[in-house]
Amino acid sequence: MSPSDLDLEQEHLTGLYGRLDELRLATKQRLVDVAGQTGGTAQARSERDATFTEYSARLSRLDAAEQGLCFGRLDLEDGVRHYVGRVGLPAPDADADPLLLDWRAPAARPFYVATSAAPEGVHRRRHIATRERRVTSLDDEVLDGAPDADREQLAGAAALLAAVTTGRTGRMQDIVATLQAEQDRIIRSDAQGVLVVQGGPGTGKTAVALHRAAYLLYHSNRIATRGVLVVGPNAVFLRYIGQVLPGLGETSVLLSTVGELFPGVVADRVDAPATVALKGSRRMADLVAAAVRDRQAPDGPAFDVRVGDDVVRLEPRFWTAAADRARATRRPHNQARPTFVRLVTAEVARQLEAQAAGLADRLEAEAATLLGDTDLDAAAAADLARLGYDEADTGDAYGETAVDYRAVAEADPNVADACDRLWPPMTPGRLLAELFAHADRLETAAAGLLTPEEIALLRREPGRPGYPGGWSVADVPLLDEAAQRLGADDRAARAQAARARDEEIAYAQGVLDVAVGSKTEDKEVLTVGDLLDARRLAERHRTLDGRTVAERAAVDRTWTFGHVIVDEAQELSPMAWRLLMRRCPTRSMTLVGDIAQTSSPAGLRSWDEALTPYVGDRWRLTRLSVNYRTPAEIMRITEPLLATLDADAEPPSSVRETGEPPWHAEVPPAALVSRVASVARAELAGLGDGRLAVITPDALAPAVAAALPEASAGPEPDLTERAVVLGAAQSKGLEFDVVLVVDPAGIIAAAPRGRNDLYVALTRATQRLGILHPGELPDELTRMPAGDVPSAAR
Ligand SMILES: Nc1ncnc2c1ncn2[C@@H]1O[C@H](COP(=O)(O)OP(=O)(O)OP(=O)(O)O)[C@@H](O)[C@H]1O
Repeated sequence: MSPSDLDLEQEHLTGLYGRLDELRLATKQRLVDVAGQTGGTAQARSERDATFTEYSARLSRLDAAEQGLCFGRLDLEDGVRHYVGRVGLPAPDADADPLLLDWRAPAARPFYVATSAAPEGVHRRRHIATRERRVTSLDDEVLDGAPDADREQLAGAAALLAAVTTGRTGRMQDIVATLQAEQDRIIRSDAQGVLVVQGGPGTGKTAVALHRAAYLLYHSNRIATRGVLVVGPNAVFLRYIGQVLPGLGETSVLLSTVGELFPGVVADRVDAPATVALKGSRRMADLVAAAVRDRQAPDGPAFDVRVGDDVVRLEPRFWTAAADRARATRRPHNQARPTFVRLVTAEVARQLEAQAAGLADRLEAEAATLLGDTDLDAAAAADLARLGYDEADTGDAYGETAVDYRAVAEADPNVADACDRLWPPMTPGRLLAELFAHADRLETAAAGLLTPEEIALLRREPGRPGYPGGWSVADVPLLDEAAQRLGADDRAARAQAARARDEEIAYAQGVLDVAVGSKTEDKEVLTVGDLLDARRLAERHRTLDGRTVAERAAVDRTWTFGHVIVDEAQELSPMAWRLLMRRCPTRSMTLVGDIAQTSSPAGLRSWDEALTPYVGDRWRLTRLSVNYRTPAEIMRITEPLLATLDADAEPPSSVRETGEPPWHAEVPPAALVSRVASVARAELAGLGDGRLAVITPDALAPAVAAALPEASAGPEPDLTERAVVLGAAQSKGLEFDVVLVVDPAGIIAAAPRGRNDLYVALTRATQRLGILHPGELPDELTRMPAGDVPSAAR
């Protein structure tokens, strides 16, 4: 590449940054203008709010484009030239071609998919590497129609290899500059329906899923309005991928684990694997339904309710019938409850009235006996006439003062107690906590569904520390199921929202009073009080609260998303799928994963298993076949292990060799931990800027962490530290320059799907892998040569 080429590109890039700065400034100015506008019709206000949100999003996108603004150039055969970058930059002249194409625009597509064999009208593709606002290197490919066997599928091979070999940082980077054709096809595929992306380790599933989110948000208003939910396996993983979408300028994405999808619940309790598997099974939906049903008008003897001086009797046949009527509304438990309560209060009122009428009849009969056969009404009229009243003046005093028995019944605390006993208002937490804590409740609800051993797995003792606040990740889909069955008992939330609204209005009224009070005599000066009333001012405060779609969705269990992406989708249980399907009624979903890496005891063995109940066979499967992370030398030693996990699995082909085969060393058990620490230190000394992970069986991790205090460890290690110690399942989805796997046989033995965990652990390295084992290697690794064992391991 001649220096003049670099200079020319630098000049062009400087021009693009100049345009970026102009657009940022103009967008900021528009934001300030919109925020300053007040008054107008309701429609004008709502348009203004929409404009405010739109300009805020635009500004975020422009800000995010600062790093790596432009990374590519396409020279087309017809002489047209396009630059491709993170955002589109329109020319100042609206009729002119854009100065920079957004990577998601259709015209940018050939940058990713054109090959020598199928150039798609492209003569030359140029990758432009930049740092800050400087061009650092250029890499050209001339697509001349001549197939070039080996590297045929790789677009921009040099830029790609540079990207995959640079040191890791503990944070995933976007790959927008070097996306490959098979990845691009997935990213741009139709948003409708369920798309499953199956791919081995390192094939870019996570990267592709995140870029797809950005692509869909760019192209679909519907999706942008409802937001995208990205579900990942744990908080550490979400932090690892957390920068990718903001880096692409997208803020309408909620990243969450399944355990975080029930607002207000912190899932920090740990269940045993067998309990996780059971709680994930589809039968739990029936258990929750039965548990709700059991709380509605349960069997029991008739009982008396004291109402003032009276006593009424409630019979089981009455409340059973009332419950049937309430259930016939087909509403969830809490919403059917008012029907039940109305029937009970009506029955109480009926009995009270009957008792009172019985008393009145008795009194009347006694009076009649006293007065002989006199007509009481006629006698009363005669008495009134004697006192000078016209009969027309006299109302029906008895009717006006008649007791409203319904109101009496409704207001009586004992009647309310009886209703609570027969059809209690329920929260999901209370339902499940009481279900798991009471053997008799659990046994009744589980009859015909669970074995006694399974029931024992669910039992919790009441009063244990953390109970009933302690929920596990596996409990979250159950809570969600319960919430669905119970219906929101949102009276408290609504009352609180109403109070908050009143407070806002009172505050706004205060603002107005101050403004109006200080009004000058000058008729030309309008104060805020002239333009807004308190309610509108309060509403204005609310709509401009600046929350993104993701922030609003995060606190609302009933939010439905425009698109749902699930990473490591193989880990989700059938109950978790039910929860996610509720969040996505349109079934516009992208699921990425690898069945061979399933480690959860409740996880999937096939995609059909998860999807058939919701979409039948109407889902698309696509595969990724190239491993961008793990060097070929490492992938080769994992092949026998993969064959035991899935005999039909095709291992992905690695995009590169490092010339450095993995090594392994047997270490006396007593020396294992100290030897691991020595090897880790030796590796760190030669690692430069990169990252190292020590991956061990879960039980060994604390001892290794104690011997290597410079490493970050524990349930939520900081991946930006130079070294981390992880349990095998924790390493899912992550990657490091150097990985030391400790005691592979121990990893296999430690979990029901321990072989899958070992496969994950062995495929995390981008450069070097070493294995330290206290005994024999597991069978699947025995054919592995010892390799170049570092002296610290001997
Ligand atoms: N086209 C690409 N250009 C540059 N880097 C890429 C490309 N595709 C993937 N990578 C890199 O390869 C690595 C693996 O990608 P990613 O984590 O998305 O794979 P994965 O399929 O989710 O892996 P696993 O299932 O093992 O967790 C990442 O560092 C990613 O940035």
